[in-house]
Amino acid sequence: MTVVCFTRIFSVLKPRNGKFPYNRRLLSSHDNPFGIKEEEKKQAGGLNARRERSLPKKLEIAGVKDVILIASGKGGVGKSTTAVNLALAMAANEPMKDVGLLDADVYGPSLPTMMNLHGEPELNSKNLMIPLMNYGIKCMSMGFLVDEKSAIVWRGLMVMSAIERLLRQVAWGPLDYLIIDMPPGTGDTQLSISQNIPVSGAVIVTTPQDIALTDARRGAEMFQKVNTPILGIVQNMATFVCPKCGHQEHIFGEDGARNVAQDIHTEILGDVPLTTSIRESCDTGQPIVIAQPNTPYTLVYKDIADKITNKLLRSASS
Ligand SMILES: Nc1ncnc2c1ncn2[C@@H]1O[C@H](COP(=O)(O)OP(=O)(O)OP(=O)(O)O)[C@@H](O)[C@H]1O
Repeated sequence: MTVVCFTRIFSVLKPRNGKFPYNRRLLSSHDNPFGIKEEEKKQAGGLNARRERSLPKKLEIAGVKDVILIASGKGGVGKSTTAVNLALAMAANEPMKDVGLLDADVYGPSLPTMMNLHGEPELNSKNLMIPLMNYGIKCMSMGFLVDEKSAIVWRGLMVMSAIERLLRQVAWGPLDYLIIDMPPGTGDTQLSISQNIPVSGAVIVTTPQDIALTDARRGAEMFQKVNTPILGIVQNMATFVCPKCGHQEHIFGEDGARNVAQDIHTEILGDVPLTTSIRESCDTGQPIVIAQPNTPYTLVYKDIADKITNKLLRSASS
């Protein structure tokens, strides 16, 4: 496996003919698709120092009305699956909306596979990357910029700088909602996103398992500390539905997420069952909201999407 690291720093990339002057298939273990320079590392260090003194000023993303974070304390609980299906459901619900999806999981981008999008973004006349688009959703991911099979070995500051560019050097607008699929945990990336851009709200994804719930609670506390409104909790893999007989089993436990929701004064936005069709549809790049628009599973996502949009409308009018 190729390893992308930062021992060699590229100069800032200058687009030629509207394309980046590199072939991502040829990226080697020393590549740096954003050309992040040593000075920028220092700037990012300065940013941290500024953060220690006071919170940085939040800068809007041009053309984006609402930014929604899809977060989880623990990895592998279905955050990306939820983000992708919610983006599609929010775009499809009436009245139809313009939705973008940013995969902020720099180390393990899954959006290219789930949205069946591959290739390099082109640049517009302002040298902004044009998001790739499928199923009506504008998408951006590190997976479009580096070889998907490469492991990225970056320090935290490099990751933050890359995410800043995925937010600001992309022609996102006009968008009603930009949904950010966050990396798991409560680290620098989560903090820097919630402190650097105006976020309308965060959705916490968890499974009903104790260990996931503990991490979900930690994630929620972090958002509360940085004054990011929590829109609610999505309980993923809430029940296992037997594909043969339809019997439902609470294999990860039952009421844990409800207790967490109560403790942090939020609500459960919906319970998404554990089913083969949700997994298979994402693996094949046709998320269930697209592949099976009328199944009860899709309706769960649409219902959650409705709750989120209504909450945002209410908070905008209050
Ligand atoms: N409700 C579900 N039913 C069946 N499979 C699911 C469901 N939700 C997620 N999965 C599967 O679980 C695996 C992990 O999901 P996903 O990649 O969305 O999690 P994640 O929290 O984003 O992971 P990571 O932290 O690694 O980014 C995937 O194979 C996905 O297809």
